[in-house]
Parts: sequence; C-alpha cells; structure tokens
Amino acid sequence: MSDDLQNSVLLSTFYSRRKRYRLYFHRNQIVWDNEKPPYAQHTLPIENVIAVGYKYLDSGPAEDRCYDPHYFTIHYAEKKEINLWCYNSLTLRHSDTYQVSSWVKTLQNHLQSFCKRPKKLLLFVNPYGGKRKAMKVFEKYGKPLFNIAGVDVSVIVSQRQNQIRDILIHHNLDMFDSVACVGGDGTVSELFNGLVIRECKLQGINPDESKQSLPKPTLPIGIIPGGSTDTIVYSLHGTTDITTAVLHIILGDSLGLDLVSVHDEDRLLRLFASALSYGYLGDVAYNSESLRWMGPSRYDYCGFKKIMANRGYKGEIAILSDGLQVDQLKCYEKCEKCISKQFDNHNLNKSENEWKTVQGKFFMVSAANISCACKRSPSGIAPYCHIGDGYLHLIVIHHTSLFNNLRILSRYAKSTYTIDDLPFIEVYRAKEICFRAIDTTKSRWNCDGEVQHQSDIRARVHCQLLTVFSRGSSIPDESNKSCNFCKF
Ligand SMILES: Nc1ncnc2c1ncn2[C@@H]1O[C@H](COP(=O)(O)OP(=O)(O)OP(=O)(O)O)[C@@H](O)[C@H]1O
Repeated sequence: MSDDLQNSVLLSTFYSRRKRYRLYFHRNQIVWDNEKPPYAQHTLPIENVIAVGYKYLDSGPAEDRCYDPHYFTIHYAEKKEINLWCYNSLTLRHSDTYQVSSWVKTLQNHLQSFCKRPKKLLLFVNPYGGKRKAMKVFEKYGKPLFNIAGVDVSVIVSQRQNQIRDILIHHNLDMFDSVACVGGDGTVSELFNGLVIRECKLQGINPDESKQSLPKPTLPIGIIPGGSTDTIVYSLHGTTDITTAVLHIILGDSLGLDLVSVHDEDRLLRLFASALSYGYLGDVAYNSESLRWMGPSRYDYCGFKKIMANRGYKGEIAILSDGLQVDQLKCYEKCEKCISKQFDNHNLNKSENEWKTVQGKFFMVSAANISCACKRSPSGIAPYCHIGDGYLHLIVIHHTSLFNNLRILSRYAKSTYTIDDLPFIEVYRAKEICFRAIDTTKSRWNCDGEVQHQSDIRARVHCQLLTVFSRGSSIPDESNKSCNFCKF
C-alpha cells in the first residue's frame, strides 16, 4: 500500500436512518460513533471491508442500474464470536454528494490495493458429498456474498469422482486467480491433488519419485464446507460455518498448508492434508463407503461395529525426524512456528534427521498433518500439530482392551482432553514415515477419508506446499477448562 493511501484521513458527519454519525477514517481503520446517547463506537479495520459502493435504486446488472449519489454502503465482515464471522453493512447519507464520492473513492482505492483477494474464482461443487446440499449451500450463502464482493465466480458441478482432479490437471486455468470447492475432505483432496500434479506436469517433474520435492501450485485454494466431517476446513478456521468460510475466501488472507505425499513402492498414491490412518479408522472408511446412503451417521454405525470387534494389526513403522518430541503448543492465527517456516526450505538430507523404528500390534496408526479437529472431536487426534511447520504427528495406538479403546474415543470427543498421557499410546513428530504390514490380514489406509488399498507405504511432508484462504483459528478462552479428576 502506498504512503499516500496509508496516510489518507477522512472525517465527516453522515446520517444512517435517522441517526447522525461521526465517521472517521485513518491508519486503515474506519471508526463511527453516534452523536447522541446512548453512545457507541465501532471500529472497523479496512482489511475486514468486503466492498464499498453507492446505494442502487433498483436491482439488475450493476452497469444498467441507477444509483443515488447521496448514499453509500460499506459491506464488511464482522466477528460474531470466536472463529465465527458474519456479513454486515452500513448505509450512510450526506446532502453533499462530493463528501459521499470522496469516501467511496478513497475506500475503494484501499480495497484495490489488496491484490491477494480473488477476482476470478473457479468453484467446484460436489453434489454428492455430505447431505447432498452443496449446490443449495452455494446459492444461499456463497453467491450473494461473492456478488457483493465483485468476485467473478465460474461454477462447475462435478459429475463423477476424480473429475475435479482431472479438470485441474488437464485444462487451461490462465483466466483464474484462485480455485475453491463446496464439498467435504474428499473434494478438497481432489482439488490439491489436481493442482500439485498439474504443477508437476508444467515443470516436467515426476511425482512418482518419492525423494522428489514437489512444486508449489501457483493458485491459492478456498474451501466451503459441504461434506460429512469437513475436518480440513474446521482445523483451518476453527468452525465449519459456511459464511465464515466464504468470507475467508473473499478477504483473501492466506496460510501455507503442509501436504503429505503417500507413495507405494513405485508411484505416488495421493497427497493428503488431514490424516492417514491404518487399523480402526482405515476399517471404518472402507466399511462405510458402501453405506453412503446413511449419510454422516454411517461413521457412527461402522465406528461402533469396529470398536466392538477390537481388531489389531501387526506392522513396523520407521519414523524420520530431527526431534521426535511433540511440544504442547497449539497452532492459532499468526502462529510463529508456521510463519518462521514460510521461507525455510526443508532439506531431508540434513544430517540431524534420524530414523527410529517401532514394531507391534496396533489398534490404529495415524499420521496427522493438522490437528484434525472437527465437531465430533474439537481438539482433534493431534491437537498440537501445526498447519504449516513441516512436520506430521504420528499417533501409534497399541492393541489393547475394549475398555481402553472406549477411553480413547471418549477423550477424542472432549474439547479439552488429549490422549498422549495414556500408556498404550505413543506420539511422535516426524518428517517422513514408512509403514510395513507384517500380518497376512491387513487393514486399509484412510487417507483424508478416502480408502487406499495398499498397506505398505511411505509418507513424506512437503512444508507449506499449498496456499489456502484462511486467517487460522483464534486463541480460545481456556477459563472453562475441565479438571483432570474427570478424565476417563
Ligand atoms: N458427482 C459425483 N458423484 C459421485 N462422487 C463424487 C462426485 N463428485 C465428487 N465425488 C466424490 O465424492 C466423494 C465424497 O465427497 P466428500 O468427501 O466431499 O464428501 P463426504 O465424504 O460426505 O465428506 P467428508 O470427506 O468431509 O466426510 C469424494 O470421493 C469425491 O471424489
């Protein structure tokens, strides 16, 4: 932003309905207060403003409409409560049209300097995920806000599995400055898998080579929740609220999200952003696929059956890390750990990296790339995992009694409890892992909710490979933390 813009000052008195307001703009803040009691002052950072424009007298395409030069409207995003954003607007009137036009021009100039905000968005809608309401969700919550913000949205409704991925790999995307989807984790996964493979093709890189550094896609992505669990979007914004997700896209602030590549012996199987799980959650994903007609409750049904069966699977895990210990610092907005990794290129050949091997019979092995928080598990399976620090958290749950399995699930369901104090659980911080099944009966991998049938895999973190529209979740009020006495 230029110095002239930074230093611009505006001060006027306007009317909104019958009330008089003093309106002040300086140092990127719009402040308004009413002149008569009850006094109230509102402060709006310009970075939360979506659009500013004259008040139109009729509806229809903007270029054909008449506007009243005495009125202008500020459309903005406002935090309702922790992590939850809503849309709001303020329409103001002045008898002097010059006053109105100078406010409109100054504020619009500021907004134009936010060059990371999307202007031409390619949006994929998965009509099949979650409760199959993705298109309605877009029409009701997404479209009106994108219209206000002046984002030109091209919508593609997916017709089949992997169509989104294929379009992104094979089609020209030069006319777009960002990509988004309405769907669950499987849809998001199609989005970033497509973008990374596309970039590999453009740069002549072979993604099947497991030691290869993968190239960063040039387009940022936005995620509008429309699936069953929506773990990725929950872990990013701290909520699955749809308006919040749309506003994060419009405001254009972004984070670098780590992605993890999963290879078998000779090819890239896929990249994941939330978790890769073998054993219990692998079995649940596999069995619930054929029960999709049940909707999100298929996970409860299959989960219950699998927990009662209490199967264990033998295997060996090799873990590469430069420090296996997980420190108990959660990832919130403006996370210093993630910011410090923005320009740091992770070099896996650094000498301090060491391999450690764990063998045994496991109830579940999970590699989490983010906390994996969701409505059912508000802290997630890896509460201390960061969005963009270049590490995954490996959670090794040894085969144990049914009672202990229930303890794990009960702790996952609570917002304040973690599981790493339980004696049959090991948690490691890793850059890369290799898993080998040593049983004839094998489980499958659950990779961002999709079933992967190969059991022997190598998974490797690529630090901040993807740019996602998000500001991160806010630091919560910890005052109502539960006591240790109540732990099960
Ligand atoms: N038109 C379509 N018909 C069938 N499947 C589709 C279609 N479009 C996308 N898919 C596939 O649907 C699957 C499920 O979608 P998605 O993951 O978004 O929803 P979900 O499984 O209900 O949510 P979550 O993963 O958050 O639990 C994905 O594997 C995706 O590739």
